[in-house]
Amino acid sequence: MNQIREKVTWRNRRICRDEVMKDKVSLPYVNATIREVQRIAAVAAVATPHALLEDTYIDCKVVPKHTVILCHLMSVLYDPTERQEPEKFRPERFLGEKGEMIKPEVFCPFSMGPRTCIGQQLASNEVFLFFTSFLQRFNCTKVNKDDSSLTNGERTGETRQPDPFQMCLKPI
Ligand code: HEM
Repeated sequence: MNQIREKVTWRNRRICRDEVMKDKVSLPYVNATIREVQRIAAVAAVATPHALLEDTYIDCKVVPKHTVILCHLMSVLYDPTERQEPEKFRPERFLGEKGEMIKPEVFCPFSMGPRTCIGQQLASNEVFLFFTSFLQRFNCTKVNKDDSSLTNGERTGETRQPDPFQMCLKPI
């Protein structure tokens, strides 16, 4: 197997990768699962600080020029007025009646507007490639049924990351 892998040229690798990206449109449940992970475990809880260039009205109230604005992305992603039971992991919320992908208006793990994440497309493609390659190669289970390390908690800084946890990965 390793010998076959070594024979794959860089050019062939690129072709394989293009083929895999083509599959993205025909894997709605996988895409919905990735979106739900990005929603429920958003990497950035808060967007980069931005300052107002001029006095701005929000809900009829004036917000003065130079005010620093911090958009709390998690509060949007967990907004109960936008989606039911936001604390539950439910990929189906990103699927339509026929199982097709739907993009809700309010979905902002990469923030929104003119200063939205410039790496969004790259990150989305890389996450898709990693996740699908991973699922094709490993069966992934808890180390034991009662293991609570998966729900330990998180460390929040500039970005969020989970506390260390254990998983059992068996090559397929
Ligand atoms: C899952 C991965 C990623 C997430 C969740 C993410 C999220 C974000 C968020 C929330 C912002 C703040 C936008 C705002 O202030 O309104 C941002 C900005 C930015 N991101 Fe990402 N990002 C990711 C990956 C990447 C990658 C791979 C790159 C580069 C290759 C990148 C480059 C940038 C840059 C340059 C900005 C600043 C944009 C600006 O101020 O105009 N990001 N990102």
